Amino acid sequence: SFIKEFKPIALEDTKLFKPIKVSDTNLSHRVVLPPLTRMRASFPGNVPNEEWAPEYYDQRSKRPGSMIITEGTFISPQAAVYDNAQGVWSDKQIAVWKKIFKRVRNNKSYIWPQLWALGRQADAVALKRDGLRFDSPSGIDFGGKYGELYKKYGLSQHILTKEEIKQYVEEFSTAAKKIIDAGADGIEIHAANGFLLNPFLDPISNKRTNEYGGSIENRSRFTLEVVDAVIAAVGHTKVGIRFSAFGTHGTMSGGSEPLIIAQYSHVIGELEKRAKEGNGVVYIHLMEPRVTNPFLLEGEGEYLDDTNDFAYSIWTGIIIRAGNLALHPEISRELSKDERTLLAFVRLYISNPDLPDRLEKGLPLNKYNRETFYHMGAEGYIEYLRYNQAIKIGYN
Ligand SMILES: COC(=O)/C=C(\C#N)c1ccccc1
Repeated sequence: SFIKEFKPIALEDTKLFKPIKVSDTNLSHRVVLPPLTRMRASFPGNVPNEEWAPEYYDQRSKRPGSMIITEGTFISPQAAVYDNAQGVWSDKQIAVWKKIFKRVRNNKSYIWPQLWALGRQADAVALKRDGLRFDSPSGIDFGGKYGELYKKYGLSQHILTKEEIKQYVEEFSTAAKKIIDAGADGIEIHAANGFLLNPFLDPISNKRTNEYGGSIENRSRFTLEVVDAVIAAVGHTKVGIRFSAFGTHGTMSGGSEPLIIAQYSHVIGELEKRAKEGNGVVYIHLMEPRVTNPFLLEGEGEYLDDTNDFAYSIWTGIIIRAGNLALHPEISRELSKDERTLLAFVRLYISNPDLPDRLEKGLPLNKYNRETFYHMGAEGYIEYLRYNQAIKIGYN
């Protein structure tokens, strides 16, 4: 059914529906499908779901010139400590990715896999079962539901050595090369939401005193080494990166850390330096402060004391902004006034495969069901209806 209490506003007159060139891709609109985990990959093997994933991405890239960023995709077995999220290191995985890319390319749309490594957020059961490392910058105890589970399984964090950090850098660049060679239009480095790179950026979790911690520059090093290695592997025109400066998911500081804007300004400044030398990433992708944790319900735990505006005075390239926007068309209207801003919509793109058309025309939106966000089934993944299909079966 449609969301009753939401009154859509047509955004067709905004820049959101003006074409824009993003690196080698020609987008016909600026509504982006951002990375979101769906937990439909098969285990063991972390293989993308051959039956449903190609259909899922085909449905959401039907409008020619759309930009799709995929579900988080693991760079290696050590990075992949969620059973049902997909990876990109094996031939079996690549074979399914090629099927996905083919469907998106047939729609004349573009697809950017998001490269992911879990670090501190690895699943306790899988860590224990597979004897994988529980990787972190400094082994700082952190509470929350994860903290209790790790204690229960007697898991203690492993403080990454310089060699292991270099290994991760290598895995990011190898994964990027593989997935680009398989036909992706680009890749997004995941440096957000409390996963591997994020705890290195954040003073709350990074207490190292060697070159990877102890200062704003040193906390940025791991992330920038990954950026440089991936650019060296696939070229700067195929690389984006995602940050959640104000996010608290994974027990990150969020806006309560006075240094957080300085920290991200430094990293983004370093990216701008590379761009000025003709070797910069294509875009930076920022989670809006209002969504501090992707698991919270709309409006819950909102952080409204800061904005991502700081990034605009540092980074002169494309900026993608994501975070509870579809139900706030007035905010989307405002943000889309900027020449180089793309807007990403997560939950409503899950339940509205034709979301760009709906936002453009101000059409009612299909409700989503949270219960099937991360569950192994076609339901909640490829069974949501396009507008005309919904009307035909009597949605109102
Ligand atoms: C893929 O990028 C993410 O940030 C994924 C998650 C977050 N936050 C996520 C979603 C569902 C289950 C576990 C992690």
